Amino acid sequence: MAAADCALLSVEEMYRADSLAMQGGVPGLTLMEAAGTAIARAIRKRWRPRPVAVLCGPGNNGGDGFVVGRLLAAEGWPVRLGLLGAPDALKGDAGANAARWRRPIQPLHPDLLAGDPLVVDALFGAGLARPLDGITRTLIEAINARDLDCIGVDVPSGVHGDSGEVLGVAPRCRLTVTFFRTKPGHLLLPGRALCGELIVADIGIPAATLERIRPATFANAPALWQEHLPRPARAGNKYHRGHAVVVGGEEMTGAARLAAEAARRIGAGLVTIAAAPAVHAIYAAGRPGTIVARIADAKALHELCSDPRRNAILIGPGAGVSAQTRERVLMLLGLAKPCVLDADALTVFRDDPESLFAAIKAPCVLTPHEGEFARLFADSGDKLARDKLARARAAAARSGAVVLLKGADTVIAAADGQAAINANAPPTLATAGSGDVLAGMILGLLAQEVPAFMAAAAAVWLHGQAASVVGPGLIAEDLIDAVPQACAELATAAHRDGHPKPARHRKAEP
Ligand SMILES: NC(=O)C1=CN([C@@H]2O[C@H](COP(=O)(O)OP(=O)(O)OC[C@H]3O[C@@H](n4cnc5c(N)ncnc54)[C@H](O)[C@@H]3O)[C@@H](O)[C@H]2O)[C@@H](O)CC1
Ligand SMILES: Nc1ncnc2c1ncn2[C@@H]1O[C@H](COP(=O)(O)OP(=O)(O)O)[C@@H](O)[C@H]1O
Ligand SMILES: [K+]
Repeated sequence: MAAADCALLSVEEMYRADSLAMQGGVPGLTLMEAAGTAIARAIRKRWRPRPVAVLCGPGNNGGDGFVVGRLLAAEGWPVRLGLLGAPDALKGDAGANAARWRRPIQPLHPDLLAGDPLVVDALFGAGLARPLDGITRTLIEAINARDLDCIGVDVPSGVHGDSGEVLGVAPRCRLTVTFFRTKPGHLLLPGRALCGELIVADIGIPAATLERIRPATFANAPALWQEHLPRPARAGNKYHRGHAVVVGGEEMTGAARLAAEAARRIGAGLVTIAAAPAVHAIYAAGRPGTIVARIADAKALHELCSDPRRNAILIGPGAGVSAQTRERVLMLLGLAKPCVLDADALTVFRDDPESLFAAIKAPCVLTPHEGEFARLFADSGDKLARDKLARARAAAARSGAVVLLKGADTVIAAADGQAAINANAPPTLATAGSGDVLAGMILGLLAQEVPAFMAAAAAVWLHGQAASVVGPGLIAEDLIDAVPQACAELATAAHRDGHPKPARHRKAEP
């Protein structure tokens, strides 16, 4: 699997892919036939013949619906078909497929759902332009209220392909069949939850069209970052694997300990917690493999982190919302080393985020949850309010950092426009300290010289994988212990997919 296989296409990019394929000689009618065929096949594989209601919209999504109806009816399935608008208003390929449908075309009406049929939702796909209302809304509300088996054509109608947001209303589908490549709206919430099972059907659009489109959005999968992951050199020593520093807080000492241990588990050669004298004993009583340095003041912290062997820094978990944290963040950013800023290190800039952004010169990963994001990027614009991908991208461009906007659909965005959407995180991750573990995992990868965007994306995926390894009952500490198995599964997956991890060695330390 290559990165192009996990590319996600925006609605606009998908239209480009369609038109490039057509310019390349694949007729639109052939694409539509392939789309309808893939949907009919997916339905036949999952359901026995039963009454079907195909709900068609006025565009090509509706055209796909006519193909599905024709193919299922030809095999003896009882198919009722309803259309929004007049049949003679259908244009192009949709019009051609309506003409091939020899049975009655009914106007959209709740009676189409009588007897609880299987529903094919071919109302709107990529062309969705405004919130659903009127009869389409009524029908979709009935599908949801009666929990009918519904199949989304391309997307559940009402879900925006770019953002996953629901315009008005959208059906809860059992299955969604999309074409050529996944769209961001299939992975972002609430869209993802409405898709049910997602199938990506090959409809004959050549993969080479992606070379022209150059998509910058990806599903967060190993193919995206695997080649950037480190592998311990056979004759390497611990300094070859980086030396990470976690700035320890004085109140919430658990956070830095979780982060430090996670950084070690993911392969950092050494990890030091910088601890104030008052709390040194607490840190020193933690796991013995973590180094604890006594740091009396800012000058001592500066000295510790200036050491060229110490090559990646995390500040924020348990740091405290204080002037001291703010000053330390700015001082550490001044060292121009790869940094992770989490939690309090973000909140302390709520009154003056520009001063933070101005200080970011080296690779830096900001890891806000929605609350912290709102504090730093409050003015990223109302129009982006519900579009998580666009918000994370705008924040990355504005700050110059990699922005990792957390949640069940974490988005990782880089200042150059690259972005990844993560979908492997189970909800058991919503537990205190799991964010600290994630910050430590990113830190550990930065210390091993993984580029910031790749480090953030890989850590998010491995964090989700580790949570799945643990299963129910997860607490943050368990995640750390599950990192080795998550990494081992990654290596197995790589081998299976024919991409053994290439060795990538850090240059030797002094
Ligand atoms: N272009 C192609 O080559 C292919 C397109 N395919 C299908 O074509 C779809 C895109 O087709 P279209 O671009 O025609 O778009 P749609 O079929 O999604 O919808 C466009 C039509 O719906 C109207 N509309 C949008 N929002 C509305 C609302 N809320 N209420 C009422 N009317 C509304 C628009 O004015 C327009 O008439 C894809 O989702 C996919 O299902 C597939 O057949 C594969 C090939
Ligand atoms: N419902 C959810 N499903 C999947 N992952 C989640 C969910 N809620 C939170 N997470 C993940 O759990 C972590 C929580 O981090 P954070 O909010 O910083 O909490 P804490 O500071 O307590 O560690 C993040 O990685 C986030 O993406
Ligand atoms: K649809």
